[in-house]
Amino acid sequence: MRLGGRLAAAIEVLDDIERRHRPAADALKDWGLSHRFAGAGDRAAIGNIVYDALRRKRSAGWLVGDETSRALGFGALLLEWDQSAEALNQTLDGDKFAPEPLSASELATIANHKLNEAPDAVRADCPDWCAPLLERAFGAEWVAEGAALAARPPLDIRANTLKADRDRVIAELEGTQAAPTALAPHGVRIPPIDGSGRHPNVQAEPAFQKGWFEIQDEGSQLAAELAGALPGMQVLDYCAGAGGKTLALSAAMENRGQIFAHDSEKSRLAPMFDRLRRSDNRNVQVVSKPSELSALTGHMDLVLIDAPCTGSGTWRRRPDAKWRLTQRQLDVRKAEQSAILDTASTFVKPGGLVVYITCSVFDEENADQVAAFIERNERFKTVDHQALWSQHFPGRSDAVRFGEQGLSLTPARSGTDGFYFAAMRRA
Ligand SMILES: C[S@@+](CC[C@H](N)C(=O)[O-])C[C@H]1O[C@@H](n2cnc3c(N)ncnc32)[C@H](O)[C@@H]1O
Repeated sequence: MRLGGRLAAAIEVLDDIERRHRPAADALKDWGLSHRFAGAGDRAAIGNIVYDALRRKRSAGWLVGDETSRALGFGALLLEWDQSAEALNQTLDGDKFAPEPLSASELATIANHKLNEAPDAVRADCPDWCAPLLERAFGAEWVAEGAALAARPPLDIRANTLKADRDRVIAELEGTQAAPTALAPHGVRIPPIDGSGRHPNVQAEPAFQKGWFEIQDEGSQLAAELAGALPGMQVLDYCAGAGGKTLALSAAMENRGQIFAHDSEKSRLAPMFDRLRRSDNRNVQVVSKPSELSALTGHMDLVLIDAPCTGSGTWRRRPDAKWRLTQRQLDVRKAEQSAILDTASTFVKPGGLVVYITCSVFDEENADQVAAFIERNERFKTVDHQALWSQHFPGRSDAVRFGEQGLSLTPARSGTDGFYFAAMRRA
C-alpha cells in the first residue's frame, strides 16, 4: 500500500473508534482481520497514523480546522511525519486509494494556523476538563508536560538480573538501537520510532523466551528500585496485576525472602505464572483470596501499592484512554485508592514501609491521597524523598520533581512515563 491507502485506512479506523467507542488496539486488529492483503509494514504505518492522531487529537484538529477523522489523520501526518501540506497533496496525487487531497480552504487554514499560537489545552493536547488538573500538578510547565505526554514513547526493557545483565541483553538486541536507560540501573531503551517504522518484536527474541528481560517502562523500573526491596524481606505486592513490579522486586531480592502477590481481580494475576517461570523468580507466592492475606497482618517489611488509577501518566502509550477519561472515573479511582491505602497498610509491621505508586500525574490521585492517608493514620510518616532519590541516583535531581509527600516522574522531566511514588514508614 502507498501512503494514500494507509492514510485512508487510518481514517476508517479512527472513524470506527469514534463511532463505536472502541479501544484503538481492538479497532486496528479488526481492520487487519478484514483486510488480510495488508502486510506487516502497512499495518505498522496505519497503526502509527492512528496513534499519532489520538495522541495529538487537539493539535491535529486545530491545525486542519476540523475534528473529523479525516482532519485528524491529515493533521497527524503533518505534525508527526515531517510532511508539508503541499508535499502531502503531491504524494497523494494519482493514488486511487487515497482520500481526497487537502482542499484549497484546508490548505489556507493550515497555512494560517501556527501551533505556538494555539490555545494552551490544544498545545497540551488534553481534554479541556483535564487542563486545570495538569496546571495544578505542573504549574507554569503544564503545557510542556501535556505535550510530552502526547509524544511517541520509547520501548523500555528491564534486564532480569536473575538470568542475565544489561550488557548481555543489549548485545542480544544488536541492530535495534538498544542502549542503557539514563537512570534505571538494569534498563535498556529502544528510542521512539520515526514515521512509518515500528519497534522490533522483542518478545520473539530467544533472549526473551529465556527470561533474560521483561518489557517495562523505565519509570516503572525506577519506582520498583526506589521501593528498596532487599534479599530476605517479607513483601506484599497488594495490587500486583500481571506482575511487572513483582518481578522487578523479586530480582532485587535475589530470590531470597518472600513476596506475596495479590490482586482483587484473579484474572489479572493469570499471566504472572508464565512470567515467573520464564524469569526464574522463585520467591513469589500468588495470593488471590483476600482471606489468605489475614495471616500477614502487621508482618510485612514492605507493602507495595501500585494503585488502580486513571493512567494519565501513560497517555503516550494509551492515547485513546485520554479522551475516554471522565471526572466520574477519576472520582471512582480516588475512592478506590484511599480504601486500598487503608486496607493494605494494615499488613505493614512496625518500622516497615508502605509504598504508594500510581501511573497518574494528577495530584488528586497522588499527593492528596498520601496527605489524607497520613492524616487518617498518624502512625505513618513519609520518608525523606530527596535523600532516598539521591541515595539511588546521586546528582540526578534534575530528572525528578519533589512534592511535599513524594516524588514524580514525567516524560518531559524524566524521559519516562508519568509515575508518582511515595514511601511512608510505620512508627
Ligand atoms: C496499576 S495496576 C497494577 C500493575 C502491576 N502492579 C504491574 O506492575 O504490572 C492496578 C491493579 O490494582 C488492582 N486492584 C484494583 N482494586 C484493587 C483492590 N481493592 N485490591 C487489590 N487490587 C486492586 C487492579 O485489578 C489492577 O490489576
